[in-house]
Amino acid sequence: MGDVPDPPHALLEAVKLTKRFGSLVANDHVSLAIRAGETHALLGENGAGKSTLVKMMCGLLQADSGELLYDGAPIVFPDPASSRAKGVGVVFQHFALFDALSVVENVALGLPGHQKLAVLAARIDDCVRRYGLSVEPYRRVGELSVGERQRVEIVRCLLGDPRVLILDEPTSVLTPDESENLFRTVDLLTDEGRAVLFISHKLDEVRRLCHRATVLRGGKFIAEVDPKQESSASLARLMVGADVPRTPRVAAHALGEPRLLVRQLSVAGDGSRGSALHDINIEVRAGEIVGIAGVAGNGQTTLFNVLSGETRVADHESIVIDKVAAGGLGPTERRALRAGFVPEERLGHAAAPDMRLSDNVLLTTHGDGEIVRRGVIHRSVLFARFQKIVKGFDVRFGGKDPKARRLSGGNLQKFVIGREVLRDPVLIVVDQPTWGVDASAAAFIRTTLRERAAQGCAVLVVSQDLDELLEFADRVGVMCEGRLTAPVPVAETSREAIGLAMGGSHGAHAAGGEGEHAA
Ligand SMILES: Nc1ncnc2c1ncn2[C@@H]1O[C@H](COP(=O)(O)OP(=O)(O)OP(=O)(O)O)[C@@H](O)[C@H]1O
Repeated sequence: MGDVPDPPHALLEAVKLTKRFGSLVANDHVSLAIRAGETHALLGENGAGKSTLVKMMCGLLQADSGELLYDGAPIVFPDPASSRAKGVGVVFQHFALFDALSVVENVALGLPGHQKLAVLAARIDDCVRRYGLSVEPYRRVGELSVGERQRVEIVRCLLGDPRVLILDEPTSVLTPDESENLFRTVDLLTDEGRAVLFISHKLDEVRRLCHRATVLRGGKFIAEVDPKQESSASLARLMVGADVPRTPRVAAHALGEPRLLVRQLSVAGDGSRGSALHDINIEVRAGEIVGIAGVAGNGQTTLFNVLSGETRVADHESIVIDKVAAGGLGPTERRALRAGFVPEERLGHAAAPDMRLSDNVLLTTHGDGEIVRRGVIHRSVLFARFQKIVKGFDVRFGGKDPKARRLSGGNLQKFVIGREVLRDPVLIVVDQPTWGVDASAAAFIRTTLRERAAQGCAVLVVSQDLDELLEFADRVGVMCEGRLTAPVPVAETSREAIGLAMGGSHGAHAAGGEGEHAA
């Protein structure tokens, strides 16, 4: 036995933690040890209890029973500040940054005492260089993409010199290149003897990056395994308790009329999160899924806002929804044309955090003439629709009708997609459809969108996940610096060609619009 090395010592350990929300047991005697110099994955389906465990480990939630050990000794974190002071840093899925402030001002707000901004900016530059992150201290956070915001959160954490860093689904918003950079940063951190807890639904990257993995299912500890000794399928089986379905192919079908036409659309950047758009041309026909790939921050958010009507355009004719010029219409008027929109940020944009789920149904359905008639909300119809979404899209939560913020990230995503799909739209525009959802839910969402297309809906999907687009889109275009390459059939392109176009090389994907492509 002498030649078996002792495992590195645990910096932070959860011992039989239990947390109940009403009758729901979100964590049931869950144990997990995060060890020095290791990257430890936390795996589980949506709603398995991962975030709840993390929140207890950093003092955001208090356990009903069980204990935390820090360096082997019992410890209580009454709040996140106390865990931070001990060197436990967390980067959550939902960022806590102020759009109107610069990066350095945001970082200053999170640090104790008063820091001179110039000194802090120099510290940020140091940290960025040391860990290979790219963050500019004086940029306004409102102008940053989701990937860039995440790096700001990571830098903010690292400035606190954490011994334990918890990353909650860090790569779901990153491009392959950005993920690679993050993995390098994580390796540097563990080489320094720090411990990283890594929550992810992407099993391939878990197998590459992580030394151990703890699997939760239904709030219970299922196993601790060495992910390098497992396959993605065996990990998924541990998480789900059964084999995970793949997105089935839907039989080929004829395409119908264009449901969305975007013609020579140019928009000036709005100075906040939006970059400018230059001469965008898109056609999505009934029965078709068109994907838009691209590194976040290249105009996708502006494009989504312009398509959904949150930003109107002067040229009414530049956006046509189901044969109606819609450029000057607002979101409700566009929804009246039976268009559905799912923005990237589910909490705060797609759903109001402090409203009950059933009331969140109203946000996008009030103009449909079914739930609200002559200014009166028909609660029974509303509740029936709410239950149909919950049942049809397997949205899991505790209680009868909780506030949106009580849902796990993936379950809220399923809810938001279900809300739009069940409006029976002729056009759906979805930004990051499977962000944060587990493998089976992702397969379900893609299959649902495919089925809608087969039934005559036009689907436009903006996604940073190339594999996703190659798996289920019919054609793919690439956004780079506010320009969109002409979407080409997926069979005629490759991961490499799309990757090059994402980086601004238009060799494989001819720059220009649908007009040129069609001609
Ligand atoms: N504050 C709360 N009140 C009531 N129920 C809650 C609360 N927080 C979480 N839950 C419920 O606890 C369960 C576990 O949620 P948790 O967020 O820990 O899951 P998760 O594994 O992180 O999921 P995901 O992968 O979707 O983020 C879910 O059913 C969720 O609805």
